[in-house]
Amino acid sequence: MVVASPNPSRAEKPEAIELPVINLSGERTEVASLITKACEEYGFFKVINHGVPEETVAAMEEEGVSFFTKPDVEKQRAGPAVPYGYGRKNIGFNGDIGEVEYLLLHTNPLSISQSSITISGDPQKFCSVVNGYVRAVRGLACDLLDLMAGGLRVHDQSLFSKMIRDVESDSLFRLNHYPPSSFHHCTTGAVGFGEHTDPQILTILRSNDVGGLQIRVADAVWVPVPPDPTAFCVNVGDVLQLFGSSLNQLESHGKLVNHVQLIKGSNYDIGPYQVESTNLYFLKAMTNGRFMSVRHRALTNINKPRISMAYFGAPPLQAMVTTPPELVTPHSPLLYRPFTWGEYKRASYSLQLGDSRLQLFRK
Ligand SMILES: C=C1C[C@]23C[C@@]1(O)CC[C@H]2[C@@]12CC[C@H](O)[C@@](C)(C(=O)O1)[C@H]2[C@@H]3C(=O)O
Ligand SMILES: O=C(O)CCC(=O)C(=O)O
Ligand SMILES: [Fe+2]
Repeated sequence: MVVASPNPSRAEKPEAIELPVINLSGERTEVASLITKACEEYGFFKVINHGVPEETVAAMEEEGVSFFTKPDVEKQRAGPAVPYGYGRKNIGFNGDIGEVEYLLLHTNPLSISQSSITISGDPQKFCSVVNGYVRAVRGLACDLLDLMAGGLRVHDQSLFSKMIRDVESDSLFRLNHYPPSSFHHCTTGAVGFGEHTDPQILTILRSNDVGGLQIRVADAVWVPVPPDPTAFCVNVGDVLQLFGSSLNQLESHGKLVNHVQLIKGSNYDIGPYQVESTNLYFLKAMTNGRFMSVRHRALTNINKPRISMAYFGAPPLQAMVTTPPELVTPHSPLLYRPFTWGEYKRASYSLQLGDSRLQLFRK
């Protein structure tokens, strides 16, 4: 049994999870089925041989480091984040706080160009690096979405990717910087970015070689995802969960906890709390749910600064979001009323980071 604690310094210390690693240079049908499986079973996976040049990633990371090492007054010129721009500690508008500073940008090229003026001493360079990075990761996201549609046997295989290819796509780009810090002088980091799911379709995440990302595999069971300098981490967003949802599947969501296999190990001390007989939590694929938007969070590292870069692929604001008709059957009736991405985004911003949002749209 695991006694939960909201305090990360006292939380359980399960071993790191081995996310599925998908080699994108493999045979296409096989890759599609592996990705579909990973989305069903984990909601998170890693991709290698992804085609995004390392120089593109390195240039983006360099711009990030150079921005975050600027004096406070200069960084503040790019803020406050309402919601775009430079933010520090405050996340969203409803009181969420974390040990993080960030730049949140809309990926519209005009918006990037305007934001660059307050962010960088060389706005043209910053703008071109961000555009280059966004173009590359959007290409990757589109490819993955086409493979997923194929794996789900959706007739129009570009149904999902069309939304983020659209010039009016509401996709975002976020640079997070987690300064080193511990929680009340304990040996683990503090919460940098609190528990949440990503509201969009798909997130393409990359970090420097400092760990901190964790995914929730059961109530209050957090599993670290080790950093990987060769891979991108991909996670399913709420909208993609909805695309693949059906009644049967939804009922099994949240039951994931029943299917977490606890592999027995030695006891260890977590302060006044005790974890009995578990030191490795292994998430196994047993929700019938199709694609899962998994809760995740990021902790700070006690010694080293962590930088992460997230591309959130989203539909245009006015786009209708609904399950493709071929996934709706008498056995899997439509669960959510159709809504626009704009409505969903508004609902997200009216809530806190950790709140569930999809249920507001149940039929
Ligand atoms: C507290 C909030 C911050 C957030 C908007 C929200 O009201 C709830 C969702 C949050 C989130 C999480 C994923 C992304 O980082 C983000 C940009 C998004 O689209 O939804 C953030 C929002 C934010 O930081 O503005
Ligand atoms: O920093 C990370 O690894 C996660 C960040 C994240 O989840 C987000 O920005 O939505
Ligand atoms: Fe996230």
